[in-house]
Amino acid sequence: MRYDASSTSHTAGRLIFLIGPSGSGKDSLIDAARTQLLAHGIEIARRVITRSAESKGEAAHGVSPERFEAMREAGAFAMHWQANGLQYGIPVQVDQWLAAGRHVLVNGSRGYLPEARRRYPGLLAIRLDVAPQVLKRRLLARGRETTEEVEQRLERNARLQRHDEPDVHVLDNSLSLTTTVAALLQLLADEGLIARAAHAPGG
Ligand SMILES: Nc1ncnc2c1ncn2[C@@H]1O[C@H](COP(=O)(O)OP(=O)(O)O)[C@@H](O)[C@H]1O
Ligand SMILES: O=P(O)(O)OC[C@H]1O[C@H](OP(=O)(O)OP(=O)(O)O)[C@H](O)[C@@H]1O
Repeated sequence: MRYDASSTSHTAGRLIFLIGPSGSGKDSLIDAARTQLLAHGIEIARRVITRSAESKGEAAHGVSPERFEAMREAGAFAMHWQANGLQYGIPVQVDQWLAAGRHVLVNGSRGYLPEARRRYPGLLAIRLDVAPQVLKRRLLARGRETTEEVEQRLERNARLQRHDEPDVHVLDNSLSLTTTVAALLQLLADEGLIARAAHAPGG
C-alpha cells in the first residue's frame, strides 16, 4: 500500500529536521545524544543511503541504487532526496510514529527543507553550523570521501549557505559534542518536546 504523507500533516508528533552541511556533525550529534533522546521518548529515523557502508556515525542502511529505486517505487520513503551523488531516503515508519503522537528526529538536508516544510508544516528545523575551515578539516579527518568529493561538499555548502532559510534554530557545533548535545536538549525542552532537566536554567 502506498502511504500518503499529506494525510499525516496534522499530527500530534513533531518532526525534528536536523540539517547542516555534510561534515557539520549531524551523525555524530545524533549518536552522542541517542541514549538521552530515546530516554525522552524521541524516535530517531534510520536513513537509507545508496552508500555501501558508513565508516562511522549513525547506523544508516546502505543499499544499491537499484534497491533504492525499488524501495521508492514501493512507497517505502516518507521523504527522499539526492545530494553529493547519493540518494537519501527516510523510512515511511516516520509517518507512523508521528501519527501515533511520537516526536521524530530526522537527519535532513538544507536543500530538501522547503519540501519537508510543505509536507510537515509544523516541523522543527535545527541547523548545525561550523566555520568553513573547521568543516574542511573535519571532512578530511573523517577520511570517508576523496579530496575531490570533499571539495564538492564544500562547494555545495558555499552555494546553500547563500540561501538563508527563515525559522531555523541554529546550533554551533564548533566546540565539543557534549556542548552541542546539551544545547540540543535545551532547545527541545524550550520547544516543549522533552521534559526540562531538573537542574536546567528556567526549569
Ligand atoms: N563537535 C565536534 N568536535 C570535533 N569533531 C567533530 C564534532 N562533531 C563531529 N565531529 C567530527 O566531524 C566529522 C564529521 O561529522 P559527521 O557526524 O560525520 O557529520 P555529518 O553527519 O553532518 O556529515 C566526523 O569525523 C566527526 O567525528
Ligand atoms: O542539502 P544539504 O544541507 O547539503 O545536506 C547535506 C546532504 O548530505 C547529507 O548527508 P550527510 O551530511 O550525512 O552527508 P554525508 O553523506 O557526507 O555523510 C544530507 O542527508 C544531505 O543530503
